[in-house]
Amino acid sequence: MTSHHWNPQGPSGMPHHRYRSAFDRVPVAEIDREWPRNRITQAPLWVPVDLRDGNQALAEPMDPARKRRFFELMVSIGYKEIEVGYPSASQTDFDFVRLLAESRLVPEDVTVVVFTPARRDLIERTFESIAGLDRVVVHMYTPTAPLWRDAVLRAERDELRELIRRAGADVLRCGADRPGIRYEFSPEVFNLTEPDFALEVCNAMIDLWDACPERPVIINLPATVEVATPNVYADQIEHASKNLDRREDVILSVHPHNDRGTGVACAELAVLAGAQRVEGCLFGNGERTGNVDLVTLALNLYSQGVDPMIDFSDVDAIHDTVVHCNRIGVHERHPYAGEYVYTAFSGTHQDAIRKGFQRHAVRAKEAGVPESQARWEVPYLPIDPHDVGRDYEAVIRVNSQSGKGGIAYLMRTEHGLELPRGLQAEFARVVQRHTDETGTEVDADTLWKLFSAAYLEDPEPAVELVGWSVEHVPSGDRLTATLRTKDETTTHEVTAEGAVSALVLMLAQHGREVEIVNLIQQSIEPGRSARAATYLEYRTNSGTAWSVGIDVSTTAASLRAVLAAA
Ligand SMILES: CC(=O)SCCNC(=O)CCNC(=O)[C@H](O)C(C)(C)COP(=O)(O)OP(=O)(O)OC[C@H]1O[C@@H](n2cnc3c(N)ncnc32)[C@H](O)[C@@H]1OP(=O)(O)O
Ligand SMILES: CC(C)C(=O)C(=O)O
Ligand SMILES: [Mg+2]
Repeated sequence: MTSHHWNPQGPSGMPHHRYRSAFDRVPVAEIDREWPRNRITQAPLWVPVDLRDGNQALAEPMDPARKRRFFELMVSIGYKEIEVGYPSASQTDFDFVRLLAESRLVPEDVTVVVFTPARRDLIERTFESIAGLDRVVVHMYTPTAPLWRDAVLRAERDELRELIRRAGADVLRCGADRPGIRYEFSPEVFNLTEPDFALEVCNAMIDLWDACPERPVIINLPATVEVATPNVYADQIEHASKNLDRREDVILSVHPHNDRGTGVACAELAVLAGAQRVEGCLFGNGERTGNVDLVTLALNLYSQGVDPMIDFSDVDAIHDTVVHCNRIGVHERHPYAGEYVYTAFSGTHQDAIRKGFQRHAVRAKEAGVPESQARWEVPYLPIDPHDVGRDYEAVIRVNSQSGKGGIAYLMRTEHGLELPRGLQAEFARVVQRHTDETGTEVDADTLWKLFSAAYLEDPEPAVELVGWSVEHVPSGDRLTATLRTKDETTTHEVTAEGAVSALVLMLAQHGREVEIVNLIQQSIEPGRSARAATYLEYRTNSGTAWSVGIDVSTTAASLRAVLAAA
């Protein structure tokens, strides 16, 4: 790339010459690609591999109780094909498959998948584990990419072709007379395998296992290690989809990992390119940077109006179970499920979200549908947090980046107060001072403390209203009030056009002038102890300021606001 005056970046000094482009590592077949024009209109078959690929990547693999809990979770939210382990790898994996076989944990419409390398003893052990299970996919894999052939298997193509054929035949022999068993083959690191060789070994399995409508064969094409931009994987998948034999009787599956952080993109583009089945893990656990995240994939579809066919309506419960089983956390920014993903701290975002909620409520009313059913269009929130069981209350949080909108939102949702616009701006300055000083987030309680200190009656007031009554008389309202100051307690009677004006006159007689500019009364929603709030804007030497009164009655709230101003 030529350098430009607007781009002053220089060489990093890192030894980038040690690496090669994916295009120099694997031939990518030329295709007349169709995937960029396609759309995803239905969910693929999701196959969680947490209990195998996810589990093999854990420092502490799941114990039987964790495996069981994870399995039950996956069944309960709607997965129908679940990879449950690598039974020849460990006694724990073997025993878990036996538990499934000997219990009623596998519903009639769920198929379990067991994973095996292409070695006779391990294949036989795998079949031993599934005795008694009615619906099973036996998933066999071998490395096929040149580096793996060379470094790991030390086998040429011919040798490997023969190894695969022999192992495929072993699988077939062990599965004979078991009509509920289907077969899956994975050429490991498909994305770094020469396309002609990948097709050759896959087609050999399709033929050997006799793919047919009653017993389709699953061909799973893993991006075991991501090495290229997702469009390259999509091309590879489309090429395979168009060149696999008996395509109608093949279920084309993908298994992206996430080494470049583009596992989700790889899976989505692969589905555009013809993949019908996606293997991955919940929240993206798995080897190194993980397997593709099935939660993000499903909810990405949901956000486009496509039913993910998996129930994520309580994403926090799913999150908690997965974190418990894996003993690995989920990042605060993780799409759809992280702690912060439905939260805005920044002022303009909060303002937009608050207005968006209001607009949503109005539109739902106009359409005559509940808000939970109305079309979702709220700025900055791709989906309604409520749909995945998250609270609106957590949507807006306040720190030094926040503006009046977010603060007003919290005052309404947490404390029931609809602050007038002028008061919002003034209170935001109070909060800003606090957040600038402390550098911390302000929770609802602190917000209330700041608000009370700034606007409600002083707990040790100079003038206190210890008792009052109002009587309506022909010339207005007669206020009888007992006022207490530091020095004396006196009772007065003043008639004016209203109780508020009467109290203002009374205070003036005590040398405390309050000039009211604006007075706004608000009834507070049911369920709160106080039912009325009065917001009072009054004149000061330097402009205007606000005070607030809150009480069970409107008159009491207004009198309190006047006293707070005084
Ligand atoms: C991309 C993936 O995720 S693949 C799945 C990886 N998962 C795991 O490895 C977890 C479970 N694995 C295990 O517990 C063990 O590796 C076992 C039980 C399967 C095998 O253990 P061991 O017999 O001790 O073999 P080990 O793990 O040391 O080495 C692997 C051997 O299998 C060979 N091999 C690797 N993959 C395959 C395969 N798909 N099919 C046949 N042989 C294979 C290797 O070349 C190596 O052979 P060598 O010993 O002749 O050099
Ligand atoms: C599907 C298997 C072989 C796998 O986990 C991978 O290649 O990543
Ligand atoms: Mg994998």
